[in-house]
Amino acid sequence: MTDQQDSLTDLRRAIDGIDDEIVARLAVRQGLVERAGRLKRDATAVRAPDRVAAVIRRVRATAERAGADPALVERVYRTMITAFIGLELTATGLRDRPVLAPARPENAGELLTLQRAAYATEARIYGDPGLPAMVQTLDQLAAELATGPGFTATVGTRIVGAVRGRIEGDVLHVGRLTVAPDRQGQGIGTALLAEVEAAAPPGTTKATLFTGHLSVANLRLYERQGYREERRARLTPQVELVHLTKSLPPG
Ligand SMILES: C=C(O[C@@H]1C=C(C(=O)O)C=C[C@H]1O)C(=O)O
Repeated sequence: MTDQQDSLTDLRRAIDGIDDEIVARLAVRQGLVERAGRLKRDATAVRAPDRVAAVIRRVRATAERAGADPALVERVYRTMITAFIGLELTATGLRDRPVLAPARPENAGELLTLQRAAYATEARIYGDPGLPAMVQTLDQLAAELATGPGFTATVGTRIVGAVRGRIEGDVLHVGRLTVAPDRQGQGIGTALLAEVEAAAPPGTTKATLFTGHLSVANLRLYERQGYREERRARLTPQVELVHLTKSLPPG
């Protein structure tokens, strides 16, 4: 018993020594990861799944040569890299910064949910739960997605904003600019609008969009982005649509 305890003590002392070495090397690794983070612009770049896969392949091969269990080494590394990614996301402030990307057909369901949530505010303003965006079906939304440039703003795995565009001749029709209620007022709508405008093909001379006359936050955003009222049209006795346009730079 005493013998066993003594040898366990010795083994643990040896393990402690190795841990000191590992932690010292982790400190150096942390410095390098933080420097890598400063070179990145969004959360996707921080996560760099291709690089993670390459690191895992490399350390598995290294483990094989060193006589360590590759599966164990992979588990340790995946846990460690997840922790480093967390550190990098916090250090860079990129954790909550939305990532803009082209909308994909498989986003349709989540976009419909987002749209219903975002337009609920509008429905309340106008006292009308039957606004077109509130009663649109999944099929209609999916069809609309296929007709022009659309973008999503994503934080982690959650879509927090979206916009859809449709090109008709030299005009970009911007529609369904939506931001999740808890993420409104953070510049996401502005970023999405700029993204869809930039995606218009060369030769597109103007962008046009509309909103209800009581949607002052929307009107303010559009005016700040250079849109000017062109005309108004009555939609229902309660709602007047304000159509706004903006010239797009040639290119
Ligand atoms: C350090 C980087 O950032 C992240 C952290 C990694 C790591 O800890 O090895 C690998 C890829 C990224 O997920 C990198 O991109 O190289």
